[in-house]
Amino acid sequence: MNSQTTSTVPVALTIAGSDSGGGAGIQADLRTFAFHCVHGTSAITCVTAQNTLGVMRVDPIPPEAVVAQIRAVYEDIGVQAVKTGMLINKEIITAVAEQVEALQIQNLVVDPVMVSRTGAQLLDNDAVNTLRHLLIPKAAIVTPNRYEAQILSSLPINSLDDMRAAAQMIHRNVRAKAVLVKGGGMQGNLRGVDIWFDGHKMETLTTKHVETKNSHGTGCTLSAAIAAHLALGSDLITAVRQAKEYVTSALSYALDIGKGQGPVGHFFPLLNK
Ligand SMILES: Nc1ncnc2c1ncn2[C@@H]1O[C@H](COP(=O)(O)OP(=O)(O)OP(=O)(O)O)[C@@H](O)[C@H]1O
Ligand SMILES: Cc1ncc(COP(=O)(O)O)c(N)n1
Repeated sequence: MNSQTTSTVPVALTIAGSDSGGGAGIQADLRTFAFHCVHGTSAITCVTAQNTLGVMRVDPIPPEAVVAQIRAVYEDIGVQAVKTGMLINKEIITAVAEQVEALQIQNLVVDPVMVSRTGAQLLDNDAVNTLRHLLIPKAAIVTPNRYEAQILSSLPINSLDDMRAAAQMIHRNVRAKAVLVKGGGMQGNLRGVDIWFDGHKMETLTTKHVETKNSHGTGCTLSAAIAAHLALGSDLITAVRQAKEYVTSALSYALDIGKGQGPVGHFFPLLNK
């Protein structure tokens, strides 16, 4: 068989934690990149022992090792878009922010991961301000869930209007260029509704609500899909819309594996055949 090589494939980088259960983190990100025909590269920030029931252990990677992974990818392969996920501590956030500056990373999607769906702390308490001051202002977009948006805006969120106020606050006070406040942690039908604000336009992005307990990894999948679409050339709001459609499909084909909250599924094209 003749081999076919391609030198023009878009490349995305995920800077995130490893999830041994394969539902979130690096594993979800690389699957999402692959689904979009984007070559996925990675810089692992920590190793979690994790499954559908919870997070049993977290081992951070030394910041120098995170930097070495980023530089190895950049200096040889080149990258069109980057996403960050679980960054765990202020030393790693500082090191990543320095690389964003040094490498002039533009298409940066920051998912400000703080707590897992199962309630485990994924970011040190003293690291929130580092994330707020050093990394979020450098991002093209930040994608907080309800809990993270409350922390970043210091506002309670119980309604759509609260989500809008938080998005405005995060834009103004945290100097995020664009904000997507995600509704997965809200009640009822609001779980499929996200708020977009870029300082000019406030938009309510709605997809159908999917009823499932298996939603582990939705946030990781969404931010990875935004990065994938940016790498493919979409503008930011289009990338967000496309990514949201992808997450809705992934939720519709979520995997009922393990004894707890299973992961969103990425096999829908195969299952549809
Ligand atoms: N039940 C649902 N039906 C439809 N869309 C949903 C549902 N739950 C979450 N979403 C969508 O999934 C995306 C991720 O939102 P969510 O608020 O769950 O993020 P997250 O808490 O960071 O996710 P996770 O921590 O599980 O990775 C958003 O676009 C949100 O609207
Ligand atoms: C390595 C890693 N990154 C991110 C999450 C958040 O995802 P979720 O809120 O679905 O648990 C996680 N649990 N583990």
